Amino acid sequence: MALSPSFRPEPPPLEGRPAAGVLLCNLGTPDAPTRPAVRRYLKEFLSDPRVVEIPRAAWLPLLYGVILPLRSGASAAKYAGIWLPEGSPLAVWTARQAAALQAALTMQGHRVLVRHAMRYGTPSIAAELDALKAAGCERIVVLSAYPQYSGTTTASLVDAAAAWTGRTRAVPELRFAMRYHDDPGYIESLALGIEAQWREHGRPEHFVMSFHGVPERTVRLGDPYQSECETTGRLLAERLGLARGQWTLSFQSRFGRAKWLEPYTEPTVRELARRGVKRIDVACPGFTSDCLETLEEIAMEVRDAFLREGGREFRYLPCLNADPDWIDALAGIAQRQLAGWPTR
Ligand SMILES: C=CC1=C(C)c2cc3[nH]c(cc4nc(cc5[nH]c(cc1n2)c(C)c5CCC(=O)O)C(CCC(=O)O)=C4C)c(C)c3C=C
Ligand SMILES: [Fe+2]
Ligand SMILES: [Fe+2]
Repeated sequence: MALSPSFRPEPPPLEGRPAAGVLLCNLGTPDAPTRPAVRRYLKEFLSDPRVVEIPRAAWLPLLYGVILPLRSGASAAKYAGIWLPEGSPLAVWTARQAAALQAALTMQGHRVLVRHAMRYGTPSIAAELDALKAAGCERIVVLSAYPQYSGTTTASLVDAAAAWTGRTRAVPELRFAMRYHDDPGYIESLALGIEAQWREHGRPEHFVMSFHGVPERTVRLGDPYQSECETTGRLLAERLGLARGQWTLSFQSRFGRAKWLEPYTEPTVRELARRGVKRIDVACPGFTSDCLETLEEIAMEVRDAFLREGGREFRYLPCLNADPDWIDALAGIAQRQLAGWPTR
């Protein structure tokens, strides 16, 4: 995996007090690809009532008695297969995005301090809000790493920030950048990355866009997530000039026995192979950083499923990561929230 984005000049270091802070917030990931580290991570993640909407009395015995004992070791083995020398891909990319965003906003003349945080694990949202405040930020933009809003992810970031304000005396002015599923810069940076791959390797017979799933019930109860994924998918397909029969949108990473959003990614690619499609490309536009769900589930498990069913060529197209076009788009998304604040 190429870790270095193309060269950009270093901005001058921020002098004096920052006029505002930007906190790029992602999901979180274990600190190590080991059973105890994954258990700690899963325990925090799966104890969040935003993530698992089952009454606590029924869920917690299942979590502690079955899920954590069984899943921690199995997931640790999967993490071990994608771990980078610098750490978990999600952590590495999120840190690089924050550093690149700092450079982009500074080059554009904003006196802002950019840091990153994780909803679960480290660095925590509370610790990073404390750090921004300690650096003198009286205004902070909390920037979600999820382009599509879901109560299970985005709202949980807001909860974590609200828990911090609940124990903070002098609360800074806060703004949230929390939905940008149709942002033109986001769609364009996705399209440019995919077109670069197609210039090098040719176009596939069929293009699959796989988004992380959520329980169907979540959407029935009013979560706009599915509709936002569908809008992203349609805008990206249009931008790529794909006709309706040339692409499919699907949902991955189902957890537990309940019905999640359909179609599921793995059966979708198996069905494509059974129908005689020999080459597919799969991208995961809802994940802004590569992580376990893209590098292991899609690029390994789903790939194997397609090839086993008779497919010949499977190409996983990497996430936006620290791509310079994406960093520019992210800077635009942050700037919309900074607007009106004296940051220059
Ligand atoms: C239990 C229910 C889960 C819901 C609901 C859910 C929603 C959701 N998740 C992401 C993004 C990511 N999820 C990742 C890993 C992951 N997700 C779940 C479960 C739910 N996710 C689990 C148990 C795990 C851990 C891995 C495993 O044991 O399978 C990741 C990758 C993290 C990493 O360390 O690399 C991401 C990113 C979204 C966007 C979303 C709803 C929209
Ligand atoms: Fe997830
Ligand atoms: Fe998964």
